[in-house]
Amino acid sequence: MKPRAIDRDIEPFLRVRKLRATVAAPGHRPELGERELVRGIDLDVWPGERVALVGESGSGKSVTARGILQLDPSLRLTGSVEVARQQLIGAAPGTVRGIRGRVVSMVFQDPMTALNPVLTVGDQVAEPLRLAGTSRKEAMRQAADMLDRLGVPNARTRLGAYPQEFSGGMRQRVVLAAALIGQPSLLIADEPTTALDVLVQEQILDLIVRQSDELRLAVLLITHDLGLVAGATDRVYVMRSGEIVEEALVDDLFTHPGHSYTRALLGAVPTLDHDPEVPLAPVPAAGAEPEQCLPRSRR
Ligand SMILES: Nc1ncnc2c1ncn2[C@@H]1O[C@H](COP(=O)(O)OP(=O)(O)OP(=O)(O)O)[C@@H](O)[C@H]1O
Repeated sequence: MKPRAIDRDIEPFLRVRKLRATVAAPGHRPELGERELVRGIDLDVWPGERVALVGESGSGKSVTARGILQLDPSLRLTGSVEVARQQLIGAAPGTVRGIRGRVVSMVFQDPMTALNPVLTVGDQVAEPLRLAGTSRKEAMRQAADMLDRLGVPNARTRLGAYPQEFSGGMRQRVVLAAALIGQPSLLIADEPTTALDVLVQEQILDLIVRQSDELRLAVLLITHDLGLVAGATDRVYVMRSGEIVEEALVDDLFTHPGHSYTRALLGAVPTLDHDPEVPLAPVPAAGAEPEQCLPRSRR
């Protein structure tokens, strides 16, 4: 695929520097010290760019995402997170609330837990607009348009339905509609397709890509599945044990992976010609093999 033109000479929209996230030791035992979940990472997303943050389960991807938007009060955050040059670490809670859902939206893995079972789909999609002062009638009109745009059939008549009346894939469309209706500049999508079956996974990922192209929406796609990354994103960060071990344009990562961990992750991605009788290469545990990242010129 031809690389998309992303202007990286301008300021990134999201600029994360030395972000560190720690939690107190379990059981209120301060003598055990803190546990470091994210260890001083740097990460940029430019306007309109689609960036993947990949790594195996437990590597710290979701903590990073929740840290960027300060969604987990148990995390102690240090470092810098700038959104459109506005510093969020140490900012007043109102500043971060003003960014969430409006400037930066987030969708999560499980669409059911993201939706409130006692509120109608229409009310939930329209909520960001209602909070911003839009009349109910206008907010509902825009909610129907957004659901329609995201491929929910008979969107107008289904505004009064409840989430449990929708299939998993349709629920994730509803969650996306609620995330996009406030016209954010950045969508953080944390494993948005993991809970869905394979066909629906593709549809949801296609939708995210299409909305990103049409609305010039930047996307930070968080996934453990490198197989999702190739056609959908421009650049990739590889995360392991709370650290970024590699960053590359997507094509370079697949053709010349620099870090032994990235190569192991790539080895674990099934290909079309993969013989199902042959087991995929396991990803080694952290510390199990020498860490090495070859200089790009030597790959
Ligand atoms: N609030 C928290 N308190 C204590 N530990 C946490 C907290 N949130 C996450 N962790 C731990 O931090 C580590 C990283 O978790 P994280 O959810 O970021 O992983 P991940 O890379 O997103 O993997 P997955 O895809 O499985 O969610 C895990 O060991 C997790 O148990």
